[in-house]
Amino acid sequence: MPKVLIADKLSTAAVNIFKMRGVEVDVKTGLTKEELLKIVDQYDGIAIRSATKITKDVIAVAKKLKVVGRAGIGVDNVDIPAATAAGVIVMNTPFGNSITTAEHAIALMMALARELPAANASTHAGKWEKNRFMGVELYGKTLGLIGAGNIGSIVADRAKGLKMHVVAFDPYLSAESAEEKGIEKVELDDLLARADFITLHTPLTPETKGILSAEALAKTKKGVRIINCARGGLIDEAALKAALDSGQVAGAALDVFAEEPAKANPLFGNEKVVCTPHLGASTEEAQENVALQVAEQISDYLLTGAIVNALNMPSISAQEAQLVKPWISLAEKLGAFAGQLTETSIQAVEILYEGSAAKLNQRALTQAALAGLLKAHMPEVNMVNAPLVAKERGIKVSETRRDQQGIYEGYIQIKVVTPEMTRAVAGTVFADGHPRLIQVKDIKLDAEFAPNMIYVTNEDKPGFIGRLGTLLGDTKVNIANFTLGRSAPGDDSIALVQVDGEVPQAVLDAIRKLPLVKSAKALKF
Ligand SMILES: NC(=O)c1ccc[n+]([C@@H]2O[C@H](COP(=O)([O-])OP(=O)(O)OC[C@H]3O[C@@H](n4cnc5c(N)ncnc54)[C@H](O)[C@@H]3O)[C@@H](O)[C@H]2O)c1
Ligand SMILES: O=C(O)[C@H](O)COP(=O)(O)O
Repeated sequence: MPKVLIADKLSTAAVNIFKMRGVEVDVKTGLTKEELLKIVDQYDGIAIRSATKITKDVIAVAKKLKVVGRAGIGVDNVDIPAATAAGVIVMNTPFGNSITTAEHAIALMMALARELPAANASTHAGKWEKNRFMGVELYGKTLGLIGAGNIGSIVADRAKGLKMHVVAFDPYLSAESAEEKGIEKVELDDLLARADFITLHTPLTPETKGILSAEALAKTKKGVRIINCARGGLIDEAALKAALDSGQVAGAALDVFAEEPAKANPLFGNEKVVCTPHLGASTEEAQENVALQVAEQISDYLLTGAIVNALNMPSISAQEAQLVKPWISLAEKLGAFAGQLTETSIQAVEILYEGSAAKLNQRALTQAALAGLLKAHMPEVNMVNAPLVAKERGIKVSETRRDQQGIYEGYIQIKVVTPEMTRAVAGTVFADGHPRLIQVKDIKLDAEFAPNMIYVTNEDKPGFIGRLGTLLGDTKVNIANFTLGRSAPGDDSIALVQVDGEVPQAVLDAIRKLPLVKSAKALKF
């Protein structure tokens, strides 16, 4: 039974889902890094929010870990490259808290416009300072969105309901989509110059870090009000403090901070600043949504192989996972076969998907094929990081789909191009769900994959099979299966021998010395 750790405060809905699905679950929130490092190796999955940091060193000791599920959107607390390198899938729940967060942004905008927190505190203090608080209307004002994705778009929709004019800076927002949403797409400088309110809704990336810098703040309309419900690092906090002090910025409402938990911050204590402790996603509805989703997603992956909302793997539905599983195994084994026969650098990999194989999730199959291929010489490669490793090594990967042409309902062929040669191997999945090797170079054969095999190329002349069988018998290597193939009588031929147990080097050397043998290699699957 897979075991999952819930490391941040999640709705109890998550525990119930895990239990119902047959996943063992521990809830241990508020762990220090040292505490997490001590226990993380027990778990196949971890469910988190924004508090727990899944760093490189956590991943390094989490030997069983297969999936990190973020009950929420931002994954900047997860080292995705490290997870990818370790074959750990990172998932989030990209829509579960968007409405809630957009509503928080609108709430902060209103609080800022009418100084609600200060007025509330003053009233509670019995001061009745009716003349102290003079707000501004939202009606007719320009709202500048930096980032118009899921949350930004909902904010825009609500702001239009308040009769605001919405402009957005988002390089990835198409003109058509902007028009559909009733948003005016603008450049950043234009937005800074025109917006009465600016609200941030981008992820924190190297491009967006400090997008509201001192320089950007200097370009804003005097008296602008700023709302940040996205990520702390988007605003240069020291520059914002200076802009508030100079009156360039009339107010800021912040739910997120450069350092969290924010116990001390240069903006704290400033009455023009409204703060909430990263509450954007904190409603009963959103927390129920994200907890349910993340628990379902983690359970699905651990129990069925289905992948939803992963940031480092293509999606595969549960139904698809069932169908694609034996083909993934085939693709990986074909890759492993070709990889073990390849002793030089690889220039290109061409993968052909024919018939029923062409209708399956091609990205997953290609990732499996690449993983098998590269793992032969780089054991750290896995299905998740294989495309990246191939890219880093300059291996050109191409895929072709073709309708059924041959005798097999479906098959996969992997061609590996090296500076010396091009080697093609192909296989299929039989009705019993077992992958079969059906072609090596141009030679047709029919062989199952086994944990230990000997691959021999030889001249097709009488006497070879007997000598090989005798040698293996004499050296106590038990033959489980023996498959032969040749391009034409008397031509090049190959023998694939399934054996029980590892093949000793001395036996391989002896095979290589047999008459008619051109090469011999031990293969492992
Ligand atoms: N405060 C909270 O509790 C809370 C809750 C949920 C989400 N968030 C955060 O809100 C942010 C937005 O979430 P979302 O679901 O809308 O994400 P999203 O991916 O749907 O949208 C992000 C948008 O930012 C745009 N973008 C990317 N780089 C940009 C750049 N350099 N300049 C301008 N725009 C750029 C993208 O094109 C995209 O449209 C994330 O950082 C997320 O972590 C915070
Ligand atoms: O990215 C998110 O989903 C938000 O920042 C919410 O974070 P939380 O789950 O820690 O409240």
